[in-house]
Amino acid sequence: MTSTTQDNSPKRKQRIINCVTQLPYKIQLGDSNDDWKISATTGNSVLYSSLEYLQLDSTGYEQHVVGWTGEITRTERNLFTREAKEKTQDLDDDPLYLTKEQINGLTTTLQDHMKLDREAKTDTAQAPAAANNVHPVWLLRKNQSRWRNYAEKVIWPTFHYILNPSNEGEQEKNWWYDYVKFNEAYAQKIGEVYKKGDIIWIHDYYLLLLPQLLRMKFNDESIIIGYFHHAPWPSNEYFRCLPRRKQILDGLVGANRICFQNESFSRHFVSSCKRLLDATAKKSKNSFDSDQYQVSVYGGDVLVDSLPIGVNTTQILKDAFTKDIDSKVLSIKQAYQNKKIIVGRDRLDSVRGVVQKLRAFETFLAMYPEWRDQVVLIQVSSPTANRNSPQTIRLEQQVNELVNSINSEYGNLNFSPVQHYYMRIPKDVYLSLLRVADLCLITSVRDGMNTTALEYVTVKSHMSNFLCYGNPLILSEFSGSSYVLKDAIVVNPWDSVAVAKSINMALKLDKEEKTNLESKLWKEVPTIQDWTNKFLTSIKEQATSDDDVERKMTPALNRPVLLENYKQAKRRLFLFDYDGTLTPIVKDPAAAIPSARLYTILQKLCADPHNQIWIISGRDQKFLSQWLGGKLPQLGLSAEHGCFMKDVSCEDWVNLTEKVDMSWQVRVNEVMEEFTTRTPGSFIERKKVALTWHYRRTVPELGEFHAKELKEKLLSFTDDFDLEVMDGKANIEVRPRFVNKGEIVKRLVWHQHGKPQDMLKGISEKLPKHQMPDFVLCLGDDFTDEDMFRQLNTIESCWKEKYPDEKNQWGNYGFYPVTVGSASKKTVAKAHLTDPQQVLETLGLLVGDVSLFQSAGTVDLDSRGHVKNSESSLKSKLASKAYVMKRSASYTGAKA
Ligand SMILES: O=P(O)(O)OC[C@H]1O[C@H](O[C@H]2O[C@H](CO)[C@@H](O)[C@H](O)[C@H]2O)[C@H](O)[C@@H](O)[C@@H]1O
Ligand SMILES: [Mg+2]
Repeated sequence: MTSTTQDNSPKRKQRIINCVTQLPYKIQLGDSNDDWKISATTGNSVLYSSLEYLQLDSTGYEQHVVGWTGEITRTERNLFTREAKEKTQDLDDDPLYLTKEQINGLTTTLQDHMKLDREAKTDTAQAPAAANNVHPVWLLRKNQSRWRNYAEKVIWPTFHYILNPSNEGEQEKNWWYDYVKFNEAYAQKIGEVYKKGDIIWIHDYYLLLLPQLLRMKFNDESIIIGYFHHAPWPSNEYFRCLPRRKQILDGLVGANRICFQNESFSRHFVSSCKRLLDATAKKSKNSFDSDQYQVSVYGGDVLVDSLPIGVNTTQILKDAFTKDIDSKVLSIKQAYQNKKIIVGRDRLDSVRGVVQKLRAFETFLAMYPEWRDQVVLIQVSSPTANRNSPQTIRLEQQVNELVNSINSEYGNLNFSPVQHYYMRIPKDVYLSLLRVADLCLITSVRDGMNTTALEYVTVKSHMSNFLCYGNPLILSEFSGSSYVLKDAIVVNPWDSVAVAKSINMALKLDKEEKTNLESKLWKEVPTIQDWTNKFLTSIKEQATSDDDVERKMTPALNRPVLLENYKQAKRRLFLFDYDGTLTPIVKDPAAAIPSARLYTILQKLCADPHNQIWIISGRDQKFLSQWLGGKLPQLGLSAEHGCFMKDVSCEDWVNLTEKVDMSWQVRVNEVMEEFTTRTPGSFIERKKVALTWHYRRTVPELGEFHAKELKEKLLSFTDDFDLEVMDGKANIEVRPRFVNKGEIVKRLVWHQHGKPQDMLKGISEKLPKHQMPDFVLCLGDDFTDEDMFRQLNTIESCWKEKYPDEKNQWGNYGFYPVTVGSASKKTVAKAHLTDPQQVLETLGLLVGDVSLFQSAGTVDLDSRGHVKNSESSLKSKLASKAYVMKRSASYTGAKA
């Protein structure tokens, strides 16, 4: 029915929760923690300009920014006094204890800054910016840079093809735990901000686990999560070297859309998913005409594509052509009169190619003597955060040696051909250099997107007073920008001779040739506004189109809650499917035997007298007895989807189908044999009751096609025998309808916990609640396991009516029906785990074999990054109190 009333309510803006590694501000505390200074941070300027753009009302979005505060430092330290030096030594140990009031005060100041920035950028008077739209993530533990270690020392090098021998030693394990906590802290903060319908946009490799954590946190199937990867994504040969490769991919595939700077990075990512997660991918073109993949992983879909980031061209042109910069340009020109100026600006790390640039410049001067004394290379190298690492120190030495050698070989007393500045330069100086350059030289050996290239082309597009319009750009083919700036002079930075030749050619271009080049290049520069809009529009479209196909997302299992519930429960029941749940699916059913790790975990679970563990499988008795019951008699077993049962700590099997007519087996077997002959690679598994036709080893298309046909044929007569035909994992199974895994579950839950089963007796629903399990973890991967989940859901509804006052502290009865597969898999389970590996990690967590931080789960952290209520959190609270008292005492002392 359509409504005739007009909706006059103001249209609600689409809310975006933008998650960045660090807020665009730097916080410095003075001597007292109530005295702080907030300034803009350097770096990441392109992403920050996207945040600024989204602050504008005209975009139609309401943006909320979630980000870490970055390391909070103290302002007053003067490094030159002895006293100050001593103070600096324990800077790392400075605890920076902030009270709740101080944190609130700082948050308000940060929010005011964002508002002011927005107002400064808005020409016309517009509606006020969303109140409180900056949400800092506070992580104030000692050595604040700990949160960066895993991202910067393990992920970053691997993504840039620098292989550090990663040994998973103690130190690296701690980095990983911190990395997990960093992501957890974001999930927690987003939990405070998120409203249904919000789009969550996550940026870059510090937050690779966040998408999956959010799925775990929000029981909201409509949650929309987009991820943009700003750095390069390596080929699988490099990526697979990361010991945590699987956890990383698992974390990321929680997003609806994963986007990269270019097609080669998205292709690498898809290839990693295929090889490491056994994913499949369908390739097509997206609306911007670049490759797009529908990646099916753990039975669900993720969209993967690319969209190169841009720059704020309007702002750059506005900033670069001011009177102040005119005069700066003039003075640089005067300093290098009659000389061609080549400009380079890079961070000094091993991938920006400063060494390659200097070598190429040296070769250029050697090959073209006519240019000596006619060309200067102004190279600005900004220090990285890891300035004291041995690699950076070695690099600095190498660069200094090259600069000295070029200058002594080709310079003289009045002139040095290389002017190297190892420093951060202010924006106006940077823009002056771009303007003054006759040529810009970018020789990075790997980067995601080199924004200097985009900014240079932007500046050169303007008709300046200094006749630098259209001056050329030499760009490394390994830079992400070369995928966008297709008309730049593209070079291989490792080939010094070729780069030298290109420099010579570029410097000789006449005005017309330069103008020609620039007119093409300028059009190739993406703008930040366009990039932001395209990303958000396409993720919105994706969400709406998914709505049409009825998207239902199952949240990831909240493992910390499970652990807590497990610890408190006294009557625990475990209901495990076997294939695809406790062990990965493999080609040959006979090869899917339990791993040593699984045995250890099952042994530990069985050793606890509060636990009853059942394996409820489609496998036959022989297999289950040989590989499970024979080794661990404490296990309860159910074979052939509920046809047979063997009680806990008992040897005898009971046949629940004893009285059933089995004449159907001949007929089913005949049909299956016919299909086996027609389908090379297929075979029949004949169990006591059930028959299974396997087609995993056939040509996939043929196997699938014949499976469909076989199913139809079987269905045409199985009703007469009251049989069920089931579509399993690359198999078709037939068994009597009246037995199923759900029936077994019913029998096990409605039962006095720990007492032997009378298998042939019916169940009693009259048992008092306190005799039945208070914790039920039910895991399964397949269609047949849905019967177990459905049964648990039914019992739960029944208990709600029968025992409304006997819920646990989480407001339920401790039932965990969990499917093994992706979040988007169709299921009646309440949560999901991605695969058998995650199942073992989860069970390992319960028996104390796995630390909570080995893989991400939802953990409550305090504002310092300690697990809430943990020993370290309590210690830290006490220390904080002592610190505040000490400070106020010394402050009053100083005053007196
Ligand atoms: O209920 P389950 O414990 O999950 O058993 C279901 C069926 O699993 C086995 O087949 C499946 O796993 C094989 C080994 O990984 C794989 O090769 C096959 O393609 C899968 O269908 C088993 O062979 C069947 O008897 C079970 O019914
Ligand atoms: Mg299974």
